[in-house]
Amino acid sequence: MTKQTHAFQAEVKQILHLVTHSLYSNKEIFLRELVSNASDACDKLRFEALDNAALFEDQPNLEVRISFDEEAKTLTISDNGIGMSAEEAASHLGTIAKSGTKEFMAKLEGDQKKDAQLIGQFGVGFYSGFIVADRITVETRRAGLPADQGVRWSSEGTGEYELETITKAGRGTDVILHLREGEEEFLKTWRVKSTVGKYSDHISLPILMKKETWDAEAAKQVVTDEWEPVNKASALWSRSKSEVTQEQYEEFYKQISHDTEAPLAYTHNRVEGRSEYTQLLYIPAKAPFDLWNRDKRGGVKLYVKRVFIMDDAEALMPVYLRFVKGVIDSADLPLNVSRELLQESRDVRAIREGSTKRVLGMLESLANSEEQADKDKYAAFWTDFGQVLKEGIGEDHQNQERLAKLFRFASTHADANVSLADYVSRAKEGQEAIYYITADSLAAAKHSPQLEIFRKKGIEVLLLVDRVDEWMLSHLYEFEGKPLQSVAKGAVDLGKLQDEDEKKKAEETAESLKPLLDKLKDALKDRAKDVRVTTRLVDSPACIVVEEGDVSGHLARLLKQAGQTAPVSLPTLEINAEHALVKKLEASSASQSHFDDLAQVLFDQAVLAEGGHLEDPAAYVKRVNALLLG
Ligand SMILES: Nc1ncnc2c1ncn2[C@@H]1O[C@H](COP(=O)(O)OP(=O)(O)OP(=O)(O)O)[C@@H](O)[C@H]1O
Repeated sequence: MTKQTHAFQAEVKQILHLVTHSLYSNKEIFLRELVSNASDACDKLRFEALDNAALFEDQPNLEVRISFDEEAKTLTISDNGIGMSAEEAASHLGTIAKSGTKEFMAKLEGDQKKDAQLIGQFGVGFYSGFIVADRITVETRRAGLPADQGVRWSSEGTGEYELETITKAGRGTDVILHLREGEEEFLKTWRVKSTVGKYSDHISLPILMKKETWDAEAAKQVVTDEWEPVNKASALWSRSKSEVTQEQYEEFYKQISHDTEAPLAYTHNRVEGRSEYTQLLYIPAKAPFDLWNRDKRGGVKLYVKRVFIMDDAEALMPVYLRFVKGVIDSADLPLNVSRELLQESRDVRAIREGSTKRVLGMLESLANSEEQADKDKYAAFWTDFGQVLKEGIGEDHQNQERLAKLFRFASTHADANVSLADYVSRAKEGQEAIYYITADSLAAAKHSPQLEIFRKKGIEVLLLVDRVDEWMLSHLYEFEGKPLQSVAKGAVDLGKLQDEDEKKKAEETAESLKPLLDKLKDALKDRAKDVRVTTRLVDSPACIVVEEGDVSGHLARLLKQAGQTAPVSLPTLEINAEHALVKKLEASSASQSHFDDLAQVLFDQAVLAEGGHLEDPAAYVKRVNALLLG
């Protein structure tokens, strides 16, 4: 192939622009990205060579070499890994084939700091070379292809790249950075060495650089022809805990997660017994932009005896812990394990269970810590990841109880951070249930008329306003022996909390109001299953409740939004016998049609107060106007 010029995919151009402009303040990360690509390429070769040892050619030792040429102002990162064919070079370096690209582009805001964080998460890898280079030349040959099928890819990182066929004796890839004016610091051994030490020490392959010695005659350091390793070359997770500093753990996290921030917590263990494996698991400090995508694969890499097997091995973590990043290195799995096989393996099941317990343990130690800093960390975690953790209640029966203890809610006593244990510990004497209300927003929940009696009696009610809450409630029925009970379902039964006098009075009122209730039932027969007197209201004239076991108004709305039809069941209208409006209604000698209007307005208002939508808002407005004028 003679030299051909190609245009970058539109997204690449945009990303290139962003990378070079927004990541400059942390420019040395390009070295981490390129060394990581080189190491990945070697991992891939090792993996493919399991079935085809000939791919090693005459070079079985996998390594990364970094060199520079002061005259030419180039810095070169070479590996003898898998390499790329011409098609691969064009598709891997000229397009962004990842599925998240669209989402990613949609998230960009033009705010450099935020965008830089996003880019980090997304992992632009290779393109980060353009932060310091005004041209990158990649010379590569796919392992297994003959020497004359090498490829040279070259670009200035603007709109185009060039491709041509070359002869390349060794397999693998050389990434040659033509440094920009002012970036000469990367032509110094100490600078490159210290950056590699900082970011890439854990890489399990040797990273080699030419040795420097002191030339007394010239009175300066000179580069020799001898190569020496500049990293420890032992996989970080395989070292013992005492050998790894917190900084190294954090760097490793940043490397595998593309996060720019340190993790919230991590756990590193060697598990022995029936199944033998090492786990190094991290909880990020911030949610990634695609946290909500349940199809997104997990963030845990699988190694078998330090040989990289696959990224994002979802079978190693339950879906609700998809935000966990890290490495699991198994001593038992076969090297040629496939994703399908993983799903069925008993060893993997044991690893998943063990790792889940570790992650929950990490969260518990933050949540239950006496230290304020840990508590704050947990609160921050909950804000970002709480909704995802709630998915676990239905997914992971084994850990239901542990999960429920980790949940935090808003309540009528505090706007956030109320655990079920807190709730139970301050429950009123004689209180047999954990009361909650679901609503579309905190404001709607707080102002719901259904809460009035609970407020009056000082009984705490959990305010559940996350979309997953209704779903969570279909799996979480009780906590420490106390059932969870909706305040908007069924007749209010405060059990021992309600005194006998109140009960008696309510029954008497119901009796005396019977004619009114019958009239209301008749007027609302198409809309309400029943009309009854309630003790749950204090300030409001009426409210809507559904029967125990029926779909709540809130859930019906969620289902509708999701395009599903909720089973229709008419709600019950409850009225407050003490309220002036109800009294007026009772005393009114209005005509039948006027009474019907009043009844409809009462019902509509109860629907609105509950956060519901009126089926015929115009009719409501018309009736209210008529009443205002009347
Ligand atoms: N040294 C290399 N040898 C072989 N292939 C490479 C090399 N560097 C990059 N590639 C190929 O180019 C692709 C794009 O690289 P890039 O660094 O942009 O993203 P990535 O490595 O896939 O993603 P991430 O940086 O998020 O891990 C890689 O997936 C790989 O296929």
